[in-house]
Amino acid sequence: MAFVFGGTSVFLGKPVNVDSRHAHACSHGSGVRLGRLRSSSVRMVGMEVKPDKGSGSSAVELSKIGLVGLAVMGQNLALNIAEKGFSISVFNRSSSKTDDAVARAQGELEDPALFSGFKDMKEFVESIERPRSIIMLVKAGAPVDATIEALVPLLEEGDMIIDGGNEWFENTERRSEALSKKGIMYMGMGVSGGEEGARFGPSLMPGGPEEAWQSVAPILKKIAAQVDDGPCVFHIGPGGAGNYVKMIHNGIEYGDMQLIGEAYDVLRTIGGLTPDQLADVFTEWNKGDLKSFLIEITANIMAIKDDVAGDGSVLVEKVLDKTGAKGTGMWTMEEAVRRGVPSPTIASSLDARYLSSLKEERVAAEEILKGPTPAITSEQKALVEDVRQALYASKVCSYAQGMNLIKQTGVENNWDLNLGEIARIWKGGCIIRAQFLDRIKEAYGRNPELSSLLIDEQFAKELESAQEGWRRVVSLTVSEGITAPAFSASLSYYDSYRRGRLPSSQLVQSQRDYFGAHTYKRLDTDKVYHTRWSSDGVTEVIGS
Ligand SMILES: NC(=O)C1=CN([C@@H]2O[C@H](COP(=O)(O)OP(=O)(O)OC[C@H]3O[C@@H](n4cnc5c(N)ncnc54)[C@H](OP(=O)(O)O)[C@@H]3O)[C@@H](O)[C@H]2O)C=CC1
Ligand SMILES: O=C(CO)[C@H](O)[C@H](O)COP(=O)(O)O
Repeated sequence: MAFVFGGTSVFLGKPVNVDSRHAHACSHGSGVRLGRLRSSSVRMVGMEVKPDKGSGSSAVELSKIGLVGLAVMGQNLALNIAEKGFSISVFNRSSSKTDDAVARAQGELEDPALFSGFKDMKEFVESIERPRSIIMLVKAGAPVDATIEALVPLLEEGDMIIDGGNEWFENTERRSEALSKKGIMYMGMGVSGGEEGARFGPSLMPGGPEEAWQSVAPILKKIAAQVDDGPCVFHIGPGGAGNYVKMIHNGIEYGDMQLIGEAYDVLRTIGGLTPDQLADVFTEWNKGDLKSFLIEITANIMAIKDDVAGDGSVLVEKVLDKTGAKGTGMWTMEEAVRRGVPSPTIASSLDARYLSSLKEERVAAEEILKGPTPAITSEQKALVEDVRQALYASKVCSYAQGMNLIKQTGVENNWDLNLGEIARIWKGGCIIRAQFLDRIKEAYGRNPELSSLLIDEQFAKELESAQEGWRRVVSLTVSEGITAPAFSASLSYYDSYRRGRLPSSQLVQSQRDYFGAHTYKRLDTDKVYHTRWSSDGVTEVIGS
């Protein structure tokens, strides 16, 4: 059963053949609706389509692309695609979401005929131009496997599936390998920007075969957010590279959110700023180096009143202090641990979410564990500037960690990643979009092999000038007993990285050799040693 949306566009069963992927690509590029034959009959939303006996013409119009999964992301991305002039067929496991999507298309699109909803997967698949490109936006994991399982028997060689969800990159690689044996191409494409980004222009991080990218690039470039230096999309790399970069984007997102949360806590608890003052501070910060989507929405959040209690207080003060997490932050840390890439800002942001979830324990512990009661400062203005510096410097550390993790994995997996270009496509559309990303792009432009953003000449200067305020904020939070784990983890990261010699590491390596004969090297030679620390203290050369 096919349901179509308004106007003159109908789907009447058998698809018109558009045989080569080349033709497909060209049609994407021009936005011309190749293979769509117009019916003369007008159809109503949700009306069952029957063969058009009267017109005499083969009234078949095929969609440029298909999309499965019409929850928040899928529905909005599908509308975005149609709005950019590409005809789209959509399908969802539960048909009510298809109805919702079709209704929205009717209300929101200038040409609703470009949007066709289906309640039967076979008809959905048959409504798409060959070779078919189908985007999936369903829950990651088993639902993706289930969707692929349902789609594959209906697909043909040369067709392509693009998973737009937040998927574990190795799942994408596994699926890609399995599907390539059937001649079906598979891409894992990170999509960021939430509901609004999907609808009006997300940042897109597609990974997979070059040929697959080429065939959908014209559509993706049109639907992505547009910034001063182009659309927020490029081919990230092969295999699961797109999912990987999206996962790190989310790890960085965790860091940004936690750092802003800590700035809020310090300014509120030690600075004594009112919500109105906080809104002004975040608004002001959004005009400078910190200009970003997350700072902007924070300023807005400060201004929203609690309309449930209706007592004039701000809503954020009433929100339960438990932060959820869907998994990408955890995956980022699993990867950081697996690859041995220090990422303490992101780790502390994840820990902060886990600690927040221990609400009942924290409330009980508050009665038992004593510490300082924070005093409100009389130096409010100076504190605001110090916190701004702490936030900026910590943010640089957080991005350095995320970019290093991407770099390391790219090298280990031979992905040949372009870090500057990755920073560029995060400038618009996504949750971490920020002016600051231009600086990261420039840093990698100056040196694509940069071992850390921290030592880029521009960032090094900025960190130097921010560090006094940064240190004051961390000291203050320690002495006042309020928590700023991401500020302080970032500062330790900075201080460890800038110390050519770490005495604690000298001792820990000595301890390892003491109890486990794990050997050590010396500062003054390149040989490998073991010392009988517990007996006669005699040292042997083990190797070189
Ligand atoms: N929400 C956001 O802001 C963002 C989400 N993402 C990612 O995009 C993807 C989609 O996210 P979102 O739109 O929030 O939707 P959800 O992650 O909530 O997923 C809902 C969709 O998955 C389908 N689904 C669930 N289980 C199954 C199953 N077993 N078989 C087939 N389909 C199933 C649902 O179908 P049904 O309606 O029938 O239940 C529905 O279409 C996810 O991977 C998410 O992580 C990425 C960026 C931002
Ligand atoms: O991908 C996203 C934004 O980029 C999603 O909103 C994701 O759900 C955010 O992660 P979490 O739910 O763990 O905070």
